[in-house]
Amino acid sequence: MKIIKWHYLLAALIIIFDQVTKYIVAASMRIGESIEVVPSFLYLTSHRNAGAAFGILQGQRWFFLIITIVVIAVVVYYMQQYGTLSFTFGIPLALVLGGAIGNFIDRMLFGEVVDFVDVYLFAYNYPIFNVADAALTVGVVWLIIGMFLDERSRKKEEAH
Ligand SMILES: CCC[C@@H]1OC(=O)[C@@H](C)C[C@H](C)CCCCC(=O)CCC[C@@H](CC)/C=C/C=C(\COC)CC[C@@H](O)[C@@H](O)C[C@H](O)CNC1=O
Repeated sequence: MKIIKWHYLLAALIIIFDQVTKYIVAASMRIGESIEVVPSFLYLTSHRNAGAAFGILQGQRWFFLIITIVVIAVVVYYMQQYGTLSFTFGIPLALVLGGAIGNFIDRMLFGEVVDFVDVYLFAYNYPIFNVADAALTVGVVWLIIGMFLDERSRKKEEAH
């Protein structure tokens, strides 16, 4: 199987894992209900967010759907371009693709996103998020670091 297919398989696995976890939380927990996993650090709290990160722009469903379609189109374009070149570069692209589609499905179906990962970083209660958010964030950070390191190694080559 060409490596590009592995990237789409990874994105599909993220979408499935995201949707299954959201379904279990939505089906078995009341909104606001919280289950302690690690005392004063990690809780599973059933939450809904009709906005984007940190609850910004509540209710802007169509705006988010359009932005997400643009995000998906850009990521698929780069996956087709670079995903075949370097397997490692294709992985964060697949993480972003899977995460974007995961939240897109929720917004299409319900106009809001199911969140449940409730983490307390020291005293700060970080916004409740989900598998799709985690994949998006890891993918975005990975791409930023990857491009930075790539740029630096290119400069080193030019220097010699
Ligand atoms: C992860 C991006 C947010 C995600 O974007 C998406 O869906 C994309 C595909 C579509 C958006 C409409 C467009 C991106 C807006 C960019 C943005 O927002 C700046 C983000 C920076 C980022 C650092 C890279 C912070 C991260 C924060 C959080 C995640 O920490 C792990 C907290 C998540 C909780 O507020 C949770 O309630 C959010 C809810 O689940 C809905 N999720 C979204 O809108």
